[in-house]
Amino acid sequence: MTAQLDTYPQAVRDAVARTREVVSALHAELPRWGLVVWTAGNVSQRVVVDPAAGPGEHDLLVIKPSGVTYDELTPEAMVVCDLDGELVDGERSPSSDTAAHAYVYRNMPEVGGVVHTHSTYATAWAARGEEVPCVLTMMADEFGGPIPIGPFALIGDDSIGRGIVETLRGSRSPAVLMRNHGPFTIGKDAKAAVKAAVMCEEVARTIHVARQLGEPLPIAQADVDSLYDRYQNVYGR
Ligand SMILES: O=C(CO)[C@@H](O)[C@@H](O)COP(=O)(O)O
Repeated sequence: MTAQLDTYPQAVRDAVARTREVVSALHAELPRWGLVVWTAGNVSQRVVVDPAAGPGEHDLLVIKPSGVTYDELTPEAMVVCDLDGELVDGERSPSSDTAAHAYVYRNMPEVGGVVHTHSTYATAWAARGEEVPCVLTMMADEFGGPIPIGPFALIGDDSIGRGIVETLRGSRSPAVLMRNHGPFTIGKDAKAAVKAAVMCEEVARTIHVARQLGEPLPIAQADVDSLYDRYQNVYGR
């Protein structure tokens, strides 16, 4: 039996309200950065039930309602689910990718935000099943190496989520290109995952253009490591 939101402590309900505001606002970034057409993308954020205890199996997630265009999204329209993807609060059905988002949260406690788009260049790399090589300093900064390819998986059960986790566990990348489908990104929160989606599309496009002019040059692994360490630990501090 899925507990309804009004059975949760007030502190959780307050955290859900804040998360609805964040997730609703971040959905506007998807069309803003040219990452989606129509409704073909979604953002979620983990709602930690007990911040003092950190992420847990009783956490909730907030995600967009399925099939709703971005100009119609409001905080109130956001849907709340448990980490099994079961509806806890919401007038509409949750995103069709909720199972994938929930699987990531269950299996990667360090992840606080998940994004899925069908952005053109990243999805073109996914269609070909080829990882995006780390040939730009911006890639070393944000991805710490190539953007990996995840397995082909049908929507509707844990298959996509399992493919995301199995691929990203072995990579520094916050983005994975699910073969024949498109990018999924993760982050410490939804904003970080949206940034990863924006940067994933940017480097996929740039490297595609570079490939039209010739073979891009590799970056030595030691330099990739140095760039990644600086960007992740120094940049913007
Ligand atoms: O990729 C797919 C469907 O194949 C979904 O991500 C996309 O249509 C968005 O669906 P939702 O509107 O989030 O349910």
